Amino acid sequence: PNQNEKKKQWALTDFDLGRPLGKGKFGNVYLAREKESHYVVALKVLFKSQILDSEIEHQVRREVEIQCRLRHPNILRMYGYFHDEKRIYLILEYAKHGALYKLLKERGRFDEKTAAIYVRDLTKALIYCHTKKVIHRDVKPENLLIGHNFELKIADFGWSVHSPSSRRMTLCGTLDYLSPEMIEGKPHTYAVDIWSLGVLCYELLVGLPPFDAKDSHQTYRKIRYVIIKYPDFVSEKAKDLMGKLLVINPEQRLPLTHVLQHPWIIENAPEGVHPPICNTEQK
Ligand SMILES: CC(=O)NC[C@@H]1CCN(c2c(Cl)cnc3[nH]c(-c4cn(C)nc4C)nc23)C1
Repeated sequence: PNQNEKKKQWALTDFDLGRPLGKGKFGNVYLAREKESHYVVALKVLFKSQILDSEIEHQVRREVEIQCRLRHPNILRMYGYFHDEKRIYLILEYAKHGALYKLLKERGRFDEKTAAIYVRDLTKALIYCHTKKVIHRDVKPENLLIGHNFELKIADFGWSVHSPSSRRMTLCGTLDYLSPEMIEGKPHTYAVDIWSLGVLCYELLVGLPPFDAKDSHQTYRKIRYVIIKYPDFVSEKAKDLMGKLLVINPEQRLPLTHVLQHPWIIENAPEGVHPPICNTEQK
């Protein structure tokens, strides 16, 4: 949609609704098509009752204001929003190949070139977020979607905040991606996204998160003391990069701009190389 779309007051009658794409705690995401342009979008429907009950209204408001402002090829666009008496509707970009975690589950793990391309693109998206003073805070495969050219798109800014923030959020979902300072409720900065980038890199290469454990106390302990085992198929250069991201002290983590210059990225994800159209396309 072009620039003046956002001034337009959208309504549900502007869309033909398609199949549900995913079901969330606060509502569902539907495939939808704008009637006039036939533009396909993802329509995220949130119930006001659920939002008011769980006092996450500020989180939803923040997700909207942040994601509407961000324009980057590796960040899922939010084109606008509207509401009726019961629901809030977020008009989001439709990512043709769905959530990265499904691709990862199907493949088990990615080869070094594919993993490095996703890490490179995620790094670029995070650099862009940080220049806009936004910390994502919830970088994990479930929140990463795959576009029609198999490019990565960060979605779900529900947890993002303006930096620096020490707001205590009820931590729901997996601990695997949380940084030591976030677990300890210490004030956290952009560096939490650098930590999660290291966790994601490991999970793309190995198929499991680095601090995976049978219970949350074990995960907590592994995160705090950075207890990681690298399978022997992980290359030295990949281990070197992860070793520079998964550092307890946030100030000592490799800055995102240096990630793009790291030998593992330079060798496996040179500029201009994009994810191979993987075989699911040819099926
Ligand atoms: C846990 C989970 O499914 N998270 C994904 C959210 C639900 C759908 N959302 C989508 C959003 Cl917000 C945007 N685009 C999507 N595309 C898909 C999708 C495409 N395929 C082939 N399968 C799916 C699924 N889903 C979305 C985000």
